[in-house]
Amino acid sequence: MRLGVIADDFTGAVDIAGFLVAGGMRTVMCSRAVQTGDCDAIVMSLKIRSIPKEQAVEQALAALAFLKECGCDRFYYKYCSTFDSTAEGNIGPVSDALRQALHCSATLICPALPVNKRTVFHGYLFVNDELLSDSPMRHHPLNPMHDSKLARILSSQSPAKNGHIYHDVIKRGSDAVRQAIDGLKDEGVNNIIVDVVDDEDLACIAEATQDFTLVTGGSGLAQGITEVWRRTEKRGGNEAAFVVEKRKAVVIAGSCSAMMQKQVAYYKKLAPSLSIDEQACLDDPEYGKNIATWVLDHQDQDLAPLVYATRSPIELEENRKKFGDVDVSSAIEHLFARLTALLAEKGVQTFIVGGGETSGVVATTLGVDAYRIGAQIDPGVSWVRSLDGTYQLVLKSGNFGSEQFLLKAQEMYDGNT
Ligand SMILES: Nc1ncnc2c1ncn2[C@@H]1O[C@H](COP(=O)(O)OP(=O)(O)OP(=O)(O)O)[C@@H](O)[C@H]1O
Ligand SMILES: O=C(O)[C@@H](O)C(=O)CO
Repeated sequence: MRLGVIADDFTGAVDIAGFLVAGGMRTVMCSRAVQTGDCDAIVMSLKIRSIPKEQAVEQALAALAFLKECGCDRFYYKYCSTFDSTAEGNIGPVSDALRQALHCSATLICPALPVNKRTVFHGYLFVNDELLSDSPMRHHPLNPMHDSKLARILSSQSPAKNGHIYHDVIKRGSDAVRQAIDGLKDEGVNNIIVDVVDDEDLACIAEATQDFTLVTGGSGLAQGITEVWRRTEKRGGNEAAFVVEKRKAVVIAGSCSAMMQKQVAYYKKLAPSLSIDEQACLDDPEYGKNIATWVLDHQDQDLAPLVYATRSPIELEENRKKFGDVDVSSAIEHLFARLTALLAEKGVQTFIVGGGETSGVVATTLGVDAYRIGAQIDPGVSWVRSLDGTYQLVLKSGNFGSEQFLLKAQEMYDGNT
């Protein structure tokens, strides 16, 4: 088997690539068609989570064509473990398009990632001990999640037929799951939504769906898939592909997620930090340059300087009132793109980034389009390095990692674990 993954954002791509590597698969991650060489899995990192659905479908199909050319024969559409999407969102349409292109009547819908406390029960998605729609995800600036029932979210996005396999069946093992899948396929179900409360459930589901050409989900299922793969291919583990070096560095926090807020608050006590000014992002053409100068002036410290746009829900609400319809999020993304370009010009080679969209902006600006996967910092976040070795990056999903994450990442320089 050669696995081809289509990830809907950069941090999601890093997330799943880290689990594939930890599971023993030699994995290359890329954001355009490149020579991947010999490997067991290719992760194509796109930026299609929050763009118009026609464009998302087109890019996903192009990625599928590339992965097929590379000899992949199983496919995995990776989206967010918190199912980030809106009623006009892309998870349904992209799943449908991939399913149709691969001539599959049905696929799995499996966002769960139990190690990071994303679980599914009776078709409802939970984050920690709360329903998704009660969790801080309800305040997300781009994809506020107001519903937790996966079938309902999918129905608002696509006409595909949804069905469930609940936890009582999963608990009975892979034969029972296989039987349930056959039943749902006979009923014409296209999206099989699976309950998952722990890693054992993922292993059971992966076992039962070995013959699925297409699966979809968060990165959790990758753990199950690699477990089955190691057994069938009789393969062992894998070493991290490189050692992270201490170089000129910056931390860029563009996420307002609950965990990012804690990480920023913790890190601010340890390292120089600068909060960006939204108004200046909108109307000061020199702003990027000024911030770049500040970052370069703070390279003499042990820890990298932090530039952050991270705000609490109350501050975001105040901003909404203050700026009305003006697209502040895009202005911030433009600022981070400019800052990245200026810093790279001045020899900054280590970028530690928080937020999926923000990571996409940084990686695209640096022109990095193929990566090796290094050591895992926390579940779902690994160090990555451009194939040519120039840039060392952390592309962190907003909500991932422990409170000390930004420090912990830098404590791993020179092979320390
Ligand atoms: N102070 C702010 N005001 C308005 N928008 C902001 C502010 N800070 C960040 N944003 C925007 O919010 C969006 C955050 O998206 P991003 O994907 O980077 O983080 P995230 O959604 O928390 O991460 P993930 O998708 O990995 O969970 C970006 O477009 C960013 O520019
Ligand atoms: O699945 C997740 O939660 C993350 O990998 C993600 O998608 C980051 O944007």
